[in-house]
Amino acid sequence: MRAADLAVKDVSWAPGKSGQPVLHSTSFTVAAGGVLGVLGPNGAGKSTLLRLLYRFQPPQTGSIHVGGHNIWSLSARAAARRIAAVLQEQTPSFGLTVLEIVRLGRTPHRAAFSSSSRKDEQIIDRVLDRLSLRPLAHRDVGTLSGGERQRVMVARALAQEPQVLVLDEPTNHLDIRHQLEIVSLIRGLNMTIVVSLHDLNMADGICDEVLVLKDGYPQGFGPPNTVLTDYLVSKTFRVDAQRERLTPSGAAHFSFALPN
Ligand SMILES: Nc1ncnc2c1ncn2[C@@H]1O[C@H](COP(=O)(O)OP(=O)(O)OP(=O)(O)O)[C@@H](O)[C@H]1O
Repeated sequence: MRAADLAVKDVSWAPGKSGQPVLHSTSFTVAAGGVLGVLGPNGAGKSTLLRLLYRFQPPQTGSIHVGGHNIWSLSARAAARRIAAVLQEQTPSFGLTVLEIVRLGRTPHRAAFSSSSRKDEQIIDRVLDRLSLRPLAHRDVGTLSGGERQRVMVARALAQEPQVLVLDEPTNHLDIRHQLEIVSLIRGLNMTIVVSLHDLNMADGICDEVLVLKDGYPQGFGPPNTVLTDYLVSKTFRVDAQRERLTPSGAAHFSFALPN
């Protein structure tokens, strides 16, 4: 499936009917194939927003459309063909091999009780190669390192061939080389991506747009070089932040200090 646009309008969420909202009314759009970074301090509401996007829980207010379809008007199976997620600290099913976990990504595309088709196996092969997982294909996931497991969960989501891919801190656990590989993968996918990140330099490098949250309230939305000002970053993260441009790459580099 090709990438689709994502339209999020006035979504909010609170635990329980009478609970205080942990995400207040938030709206944004991501063009098909665009990369949106969701940024903010611990407890800002990033994972809460992402849970709404991958249809884990419905918003208390507002709506989410993928390619013009309200995600709650689709069946769970149809939604899973459009949206995949890679979550923080996701526990894969121990006892299954890497190949079996990645194969699970094809489930929403198969008729009930049917086995893998030739096309499914070709897609799985490509994904294993792309994530350098071929040598681990027959290992029990329970025996993998944290970083290897993280790559398996990315592979399973890619095998799902979604239009929108939601990633919650995907570079956790990864060494520098594998972080760079995931970043380059994210940039090269023909999918609409929503990714929560703690590394502002990485966000500046890979995101077309960023959404900054604090205490459940949106603080800014737009291209990183206009949103991530020293003032906004300092206020949001309660630090003294300063952004420089590295030469010759022009990449952003933030430095931080505790305020006096
Ligand atoms: N089911 C829930 N019940 C009660 N509070 C919740 C629930 N889910 C989230 N919260 C609260 O909502 C706030 C936002 O949590 P969330 O996990 O979305 O933050 P986050 O920005 O992803 O944080 P982090 O960077 O630490 O992962 C937190 O205070 C959290 O305790």
